[in-house]
Amino acid sequence: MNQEQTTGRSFRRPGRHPLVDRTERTTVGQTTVENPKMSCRDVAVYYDSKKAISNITLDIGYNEVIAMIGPSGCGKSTFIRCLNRMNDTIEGCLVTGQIFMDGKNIYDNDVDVVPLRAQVGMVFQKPNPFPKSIYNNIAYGARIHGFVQNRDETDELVEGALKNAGLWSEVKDRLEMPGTSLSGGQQQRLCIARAIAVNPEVILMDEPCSSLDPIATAIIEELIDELKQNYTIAIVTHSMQQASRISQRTAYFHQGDLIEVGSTDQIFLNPLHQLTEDYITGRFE
Ligand SMILES: Nc1ncnc2c1ncn2[C@@H]1O[C@H](COP(=O)(O)OP(=O)(O)OP(=O)(O)O)[C@@H](O)[C@H]1O
Repeated sequence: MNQEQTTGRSFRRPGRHPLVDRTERTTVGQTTVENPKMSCRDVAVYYDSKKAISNITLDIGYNEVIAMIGPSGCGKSTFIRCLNRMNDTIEGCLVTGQIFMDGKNIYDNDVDVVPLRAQVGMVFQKPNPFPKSIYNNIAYGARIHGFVQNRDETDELVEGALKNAGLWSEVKDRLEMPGTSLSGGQQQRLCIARAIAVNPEVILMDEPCSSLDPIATAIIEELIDELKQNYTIAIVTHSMQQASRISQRTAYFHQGDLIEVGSTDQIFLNPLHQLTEDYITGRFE
């Protein structure tokens, strides 16, 4: 008797697990990790009365790159904006559930969002340097957060952040030029340097390469690979190739639900849920 006859379920291919039904929206895969940097429990977000994401339970491990993928409008950006309370800035937006960082709920009343947003930095889809010099793009936040007291300390911090973002050699002779005078890819690395300068532990990236050409994209991807040694990174991407190149874990979202989480290899080679398989095989975008 073969496996199909014993279980009464149909298998797609010999040796493959049966896929979870399309209609089942409970998250499948490994949502928890042994030593989480951040832990989300039953997170839901409403824009006025409209629920955008629901029941998201997911751990993000120390020094991992986790990719958020899924069709347009499925809630990827909404979810990562919960991780540093950026949604608080949107009128009518309500976040429910719990999000812990190192065991502390970042939605507790006693949490100050200003240092939180330095600890959990964010890089956006379009590079958005301040209308300031390259130097002051980096120095500004560090001064506000009190990380530097004098010019020597500031010089050192600016150089360190630009080196960590792989930009120093390209800009060291023009630090007083406007940040906006750089190319798109350089501007995005400047924004990454700006996030690094305020000593983050987690960096959120919302489609950071979507406005960049393939060469600038490859440079940012290499940078992300280096940054994961020191930071935890959650990245939203529309590119499955990018997710598979840079992330260790992948979370697949669909219509506001977290459908599946797993190692990136498993998600792309052996998904458990029918909806994940439909997406990665291009059945819908
Ligand atoms: N500021 C907002 N006000 C009202 N609704 C919003 C707002 N931001 C997002 N939404 C809605 O929430 C849902 C999820 O949107 P979100 O931008 O998080 O999805 P996404 O997966 O990141 O999409 P995309 O890949 O297109 O960027 C969508 O229905 C969207 O219209």
